[in-house]
Amino acid sequence: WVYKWRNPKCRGKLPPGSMGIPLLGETISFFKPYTNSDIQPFIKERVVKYGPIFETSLVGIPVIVATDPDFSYFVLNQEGQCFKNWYPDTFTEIFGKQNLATLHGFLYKYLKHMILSLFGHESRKKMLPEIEQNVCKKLELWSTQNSIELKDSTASLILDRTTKKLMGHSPGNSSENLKECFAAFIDGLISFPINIPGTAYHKCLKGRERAMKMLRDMLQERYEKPRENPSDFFDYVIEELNKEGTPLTEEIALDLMFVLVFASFETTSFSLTLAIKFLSDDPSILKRLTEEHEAILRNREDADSGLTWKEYKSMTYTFQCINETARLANLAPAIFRKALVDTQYEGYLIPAGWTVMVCPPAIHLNPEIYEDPLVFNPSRWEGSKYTNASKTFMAFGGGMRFCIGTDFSKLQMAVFLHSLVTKYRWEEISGGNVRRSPGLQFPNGYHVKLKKKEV
Ligand code: HEM
Repeated sequence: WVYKWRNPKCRGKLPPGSMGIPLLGETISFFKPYTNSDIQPFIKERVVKYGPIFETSLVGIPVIVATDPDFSYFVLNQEGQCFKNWYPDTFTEIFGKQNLATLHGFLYKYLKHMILSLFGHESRKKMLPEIEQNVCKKLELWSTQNSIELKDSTASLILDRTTKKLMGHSPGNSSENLKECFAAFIDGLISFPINIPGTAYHKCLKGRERAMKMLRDMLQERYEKPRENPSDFFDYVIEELNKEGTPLTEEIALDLMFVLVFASFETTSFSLTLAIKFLSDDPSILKRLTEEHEAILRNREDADSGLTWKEYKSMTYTFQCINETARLANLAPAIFRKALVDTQYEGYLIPAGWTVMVCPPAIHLNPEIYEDPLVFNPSRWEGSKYTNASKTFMAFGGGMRFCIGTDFSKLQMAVFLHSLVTKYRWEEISGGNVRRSPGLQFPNGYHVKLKKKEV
């Protein structure tokens, strides 16, 4: 049995590697925390030992790990052909059995269309003034406090915006309650899946239960009290549910809401916090970024008028900073796919049914691709055409499943940075150190004191 575990049956040559010990495989080493932004030691050691494509076993599942840009790109771009989007059962437990990631075909396209109507180009354009007003208000408030914890504070700010978009109101207390349900979510999402009290995974599941109850109650309330002028996602969902022959069900809509709330506030707040940490660490980069934003104000007729879409689009250096942050943040330490058919790649066989784990950090932090990969250097993106998805940049995924929220997240980050660097300076108080297991965390938060700039 042990021999069979270690030498899985295969109609060709499997990539080298080790399946670890029976049942557990190499799970424990995979989840071992580390405290820097380099490639995860688990991956780094195995790439040295076996090469860029290797086999392993995680949580009882045989996995082929992809750390090479060509193979990773190939896998992400074969959606529905050789590979399909797939996540472990633990993900499905957390995000719901009918969440977007587990859906395929017609229903997937239908939901994607729904999301694009929420966060697409026209919608983002309309949201810009509101996002700016919200950010200004919050920054003003934070500057009156002795210190703020950036990750939490930016998460609340973003959650308010998303809940407004989805549920139509600035929910105040309910937004705070919803945030609590998602607390420590990234922690539990890619964690050892043991569902007993005290574990990160258990907290994650409890959070989901509470969040889903809140969302369900809110949807029910809207059913009972429909609004005269439908304008938010709940109205849209109810309209769709009432259509004859609709593929949408209440459960699918709620799972979708849950994914969107999670995806929008956890990811962007982590990125923003890390970006501000990088700016604090390198005053020359902060200076160049500030100059870009001060020039926007100088070139305006009325310095107090709000940001325009054209101004937003002109923030070249800001976008370079955002991309560089995404490269180093590696918020998605792994992207999972399942092989649909036996697939040959460079002499190896990827057996049908096996999981392929694409590791974007291994590409983003490869010194052969990015010189001095651990250095925050936004200028490396100067003139780069491939800033969303390419063989060497997959912070937002790639292929058909490319992140739908990328531009929404970039908009929120750019507007935040604009208001921050033009009106405020900040002092670090404490924290800012990272921990990864392998999802990013700030174990001690990142506390700063904001001060208004003198004019
Ligand atoms: C820094 C911010 C973000 C990062 C790094 C990020 C990263 C990613 C990645 C890597 C994927 C691909 C997953 C896969 O291929 O399996 C993805 C998919 C997705 N993201 Fe994001 N994301 C971010 C922000 C957002 C936001 C703000 C939203 C929502 C408004 C969002 C919604 C989604 C959705 C719905 C998918 C699934 C797409 C599909 O299956 O077709 N993301 N994201």
